[in-house]
Amino acid sequence: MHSPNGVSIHPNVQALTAATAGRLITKLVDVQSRRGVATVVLTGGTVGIAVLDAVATAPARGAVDWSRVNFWWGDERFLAADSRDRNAVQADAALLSRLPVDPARVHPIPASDEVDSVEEAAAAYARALAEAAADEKLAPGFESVDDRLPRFDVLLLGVGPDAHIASLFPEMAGVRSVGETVVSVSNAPKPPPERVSLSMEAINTAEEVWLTVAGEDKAGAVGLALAGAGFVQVPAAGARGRTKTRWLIDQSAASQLPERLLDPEGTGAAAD
Ligand SMILES: O=C(O)[C@H](O)[C@@H](O)[C@H](O)[C@H](O)COP(=O)(O)O
Repeated sequence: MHSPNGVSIHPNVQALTAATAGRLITKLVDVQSRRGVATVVLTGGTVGIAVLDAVATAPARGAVDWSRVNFWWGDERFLAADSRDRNAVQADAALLSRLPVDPARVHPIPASDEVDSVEEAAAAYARALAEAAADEKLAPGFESVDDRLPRFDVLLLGVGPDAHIASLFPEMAGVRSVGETVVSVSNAPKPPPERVSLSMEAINTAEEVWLTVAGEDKAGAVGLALAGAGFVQVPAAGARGRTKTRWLIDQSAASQLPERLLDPEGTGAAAD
């Protein structure tokens, strides 16, 4: 399935997070009106969490039936369940604790005080995904993309200055993994070193992948990813939604975009 890039450039990070929150609310309403339940995959990182905070305070948030949204994570830092550095703890503070979500639909990745090892956390998360996928298959008319994964309507990603996404870092084993839905990471260059991540293959089963990026230090990564670099060196280049890949970036992260993306006559122009 083809997956055109849409690049939207916002003047600053506040405008970026507000616009992304608005888009996410609209998307969830749209999916719920067609299918009843919507599924979103959350990311950690400053921009990802700022988007969640903007969703929780957006005037339109009440348009979503939050009790019918499934929440998964693209990656997690392998830390104690109450660590403030956990993506799930930050998402809870920014969004989940502020909206009437159904706790049974919230699927955090196991914490370091819940399982014995990061490998076990990855295996348990893969099992939870596969169980959700099996349940979903019972619904009439449901079409599965991958038997081991539920349908992801929107998968959010941040991008590091080294172009990592989720916990898939350049040149490391995780980004090269084949045939797995979830990978464990034990020597991540971004702390903490132990992490759990969806694999690239799993990320790319999402209907829509949205990469939210702000800041001058990310400009090189964004430029390389959109110029079509190889995903082992530039993991952000490998993330693709089945129907849409949206780059939602601020002006400073856009400063090294390939020229054709800035040209309104060009092939990939800054269109939606
Ligand atoms: O757990 C994490 O650290 C992430 O999920 C990671 O992939 C993050 O999204 C990027 O590093 C961007 O983070 P910033 O927006 O903070 O730069």
